Amino acid sequence: MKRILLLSDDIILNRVFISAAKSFEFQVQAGTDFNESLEYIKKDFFDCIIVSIPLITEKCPKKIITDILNTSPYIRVYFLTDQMDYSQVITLTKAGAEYCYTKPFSFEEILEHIQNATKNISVLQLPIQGNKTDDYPKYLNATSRHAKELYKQIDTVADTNFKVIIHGETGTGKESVARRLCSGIYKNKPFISVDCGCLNKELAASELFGHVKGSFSGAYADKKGAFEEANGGTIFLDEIANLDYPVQILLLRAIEEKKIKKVGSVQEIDIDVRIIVASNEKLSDAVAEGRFREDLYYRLNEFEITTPPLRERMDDLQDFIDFFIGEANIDLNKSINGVDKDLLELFYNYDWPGNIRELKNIIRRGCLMATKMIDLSCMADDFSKKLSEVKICHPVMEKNVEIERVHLDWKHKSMLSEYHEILNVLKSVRYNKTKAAEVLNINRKTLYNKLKMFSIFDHLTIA
Ligand SMILES: Nc1ncnc2c1ncn2[C@@H]1O[C@H](COP(=O)(O)OP(=O)(O)OP(=O)(O)O)[C@@H](O)[C@H]1O
Repeated sequence: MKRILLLSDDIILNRVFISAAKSFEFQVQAGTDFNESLEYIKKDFFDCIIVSIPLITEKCPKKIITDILNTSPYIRVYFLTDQMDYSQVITLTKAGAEYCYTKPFSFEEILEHIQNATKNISVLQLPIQGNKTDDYPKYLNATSRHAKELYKQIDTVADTNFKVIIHGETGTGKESVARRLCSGIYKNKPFISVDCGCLNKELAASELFGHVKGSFSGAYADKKGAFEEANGGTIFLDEIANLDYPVQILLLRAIEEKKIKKVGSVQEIDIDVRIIVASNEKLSDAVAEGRFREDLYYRLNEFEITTPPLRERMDDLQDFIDFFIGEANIDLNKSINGVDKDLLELFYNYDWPGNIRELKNIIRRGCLMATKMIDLSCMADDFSKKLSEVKICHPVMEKNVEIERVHLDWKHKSMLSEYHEILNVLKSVRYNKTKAAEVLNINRKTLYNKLKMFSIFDHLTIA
């Protein structure tokens, strides 16, 4: 059950909120004193904190966020307020607030919104110093537009026996996608992963289809191949373009006839295996260059999924960082809090050619070297050198925000959502306005009008 800390001195509001939260399966603790609430979040896990602004009039909301995040770096901070102008919203969002709800509130809508935002891995659940090892999820459910599109495709085909080609750069999570495809009817069935890039040319057929004793020198006993091992479940053929032509023919036959023969045997074995393949390069290119059989390609291509490179889904960067820190904290029995702002800025501007794998390795090493926060000194020399060449075009924090005050009430909440959406898309495309307009499916002029209306670029030094 997710946990919310509600910080408000309005007892009626607290009561109504707590009662509304029950039907959303949230556990709510209410606090009326700011300092006391900091103690709560220091000692206990909360998924998010909701701060009612009138409560703490003497404190500036930005300072509230800083105090909260310094105490519990991964908590999600929400605000309830009578009214707020865009400059405040921008300042608070940039300072780390998830969202600002303005009066009049609908608690149901707020709770639904928070439920959606926290249904994926909550950073607050990231274990520190080795607790909850078994509960820690294997994969992050990311939330960017690209990630959602990816999960939609996975869901479409997961519960079918369609053959799937997964295409994407190295380290973008192709194997993770293949494993996710094995939910539904394939859950609890065998999942056999074969890296065709590492298959010894001579032994590839034996690895895939097995062999009988004496079929070649070194075949001292009968051996089951990957297809037989995977029978009833899924075989995942990674880097399939590396398979030799003769083995491609055997694979084609296995797919067409649903039968295999072990090397050195004439006996046919029935197989019922769902096939998922992955490739760093477009298989159609390998076909065009004559390295991959066209007939095999068409047999395999019942559904195609592309895993996006990390640089195109920078919205997910922070969540991946938190996720990998949580993972490393368990493995290394440490309590690393996060990545410091200067390094984070470099991370946001780096291209990540090795994608999620590269990030994971960098964070893991960072956690090993760091005492509290990961900073530049925790990076290996070769990676620091790469970072030194990074051109900063995406500042992580804004400077001073001076924007015309606009009164916001509840009917403006859709504008707030729009503001957040535009900002997220801009981040994911590294502030390239042409790309942002494409992703948002609006023309450049409309985007410019919206940027102007929300004063988005006034506080960012973007080329
Ligand atoms: N959603 C995710 N959550 C957590 N870790 C992930 C996620 N996606 C990928 N990873 C991690 O990133 C690393 C690379 O993922 P994976 O091996 O699936 O990529 P790949 O595209 O198959 O790589 P390659 O092309 O080199 O075979 C793995 O350590 C994996 O655990």
